Amino acid sequence: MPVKITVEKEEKYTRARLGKLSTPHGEVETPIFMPVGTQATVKTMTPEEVHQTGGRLILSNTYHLYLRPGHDLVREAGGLHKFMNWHGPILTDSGGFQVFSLGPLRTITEEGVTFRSHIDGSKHLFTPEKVMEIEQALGADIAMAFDECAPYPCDKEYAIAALERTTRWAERCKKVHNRKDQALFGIIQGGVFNDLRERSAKELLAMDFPGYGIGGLSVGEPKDLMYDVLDHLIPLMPKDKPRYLMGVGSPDCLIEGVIRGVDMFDCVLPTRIARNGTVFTHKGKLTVRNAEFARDFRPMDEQCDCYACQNYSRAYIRHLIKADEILGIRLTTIHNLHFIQQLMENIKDAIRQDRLLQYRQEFLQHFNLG
Ligand SMILES: Nc1ccc2nc(N)nc(O)c2c1
Ligand SMILES: [Zn+2]
Repeated sequence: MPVKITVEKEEKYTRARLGKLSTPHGEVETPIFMPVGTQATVKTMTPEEVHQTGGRLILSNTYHLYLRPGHDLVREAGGLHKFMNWHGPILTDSGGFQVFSLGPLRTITEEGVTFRSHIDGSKHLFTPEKVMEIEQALGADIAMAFDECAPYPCDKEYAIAALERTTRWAERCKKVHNRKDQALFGIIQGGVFNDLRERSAKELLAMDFPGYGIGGLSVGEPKDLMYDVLDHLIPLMPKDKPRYLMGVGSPDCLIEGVIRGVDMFDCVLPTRIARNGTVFTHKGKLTVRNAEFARDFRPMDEQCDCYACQNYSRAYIRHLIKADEILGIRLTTIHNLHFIQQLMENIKDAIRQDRLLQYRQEFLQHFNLG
């Protein structure tokens, strides 16, 4: 079994749990937040900096790496770990979401998805078999199955068709996946319809994957709707397998997801807003590039012990960003990754002390969601 979770403690008043996820590239604690490294790099960070900020398991994208530099090249380089010099665990998403978010540039048939490259407009076909070939060449510890992510909103018929195709494609992935040091995770779909979620879960649980992604969420639906889907879905999922809520999320969604029993998360938000000059602080978001910080010589977050907050002021980081100096967005990225990983550490502590609901209250009290 290349990947398995050991639940160490269940929180007394919620569905939250502390676990250890063992993989061929080491063991990590859960709940865990995965920094996104779409093109084999967590943007602006060296692997050492990703580790320093608390990153332990990172995500890369099949769609992007297939288009550039190509999975054959990465295989020749010795696989993704060697290519990007990251020696901890890696998870690759299957492209299910990426090709669907290409919108009109793609067509879906039973065989697979035909799409045009966002780089040069060239035409490509992703089938479950092709995606498995790519993910096995990249060599991540966890490979996600090729699924169809229904958009939000969508009518029930569309969600049913996408769920049924996702199940058939999961079967096809499983049939050709034979890399023994890589775990294939199924992805549960079903939109925001709890009866469809139950059906998708049942069909995929019957295939006995070592872990499961919860797809089709964080696609624009109201947060309360996402939480409602989780409230109904998670009790149907096995306790001894990892639950991975894909594409989530912001600090409040991470806390709410852990409370509902989620083990794994990934989201571009912390690194993406950092490149835009916006950082998370204990009081909420702060856009350090704004003029109000021109002569503000305090750290971005006065309660933060990250490298950026210990050594640089808002004024200096604003100056760098305004001058288009790369160090500026490196410092905001270091801070945001550290902030999110520190949040995960605090969540784990709260689970250990059976006080996760109190922690949610404390955190949301000063973290204004605005
Ligand atoms: N919100 C998301 C993010 C990533 C996804 N990846 C796959 N393969 N499928 C989904 O439904 C996703 C949803
Ligand atoms: Zn900081």
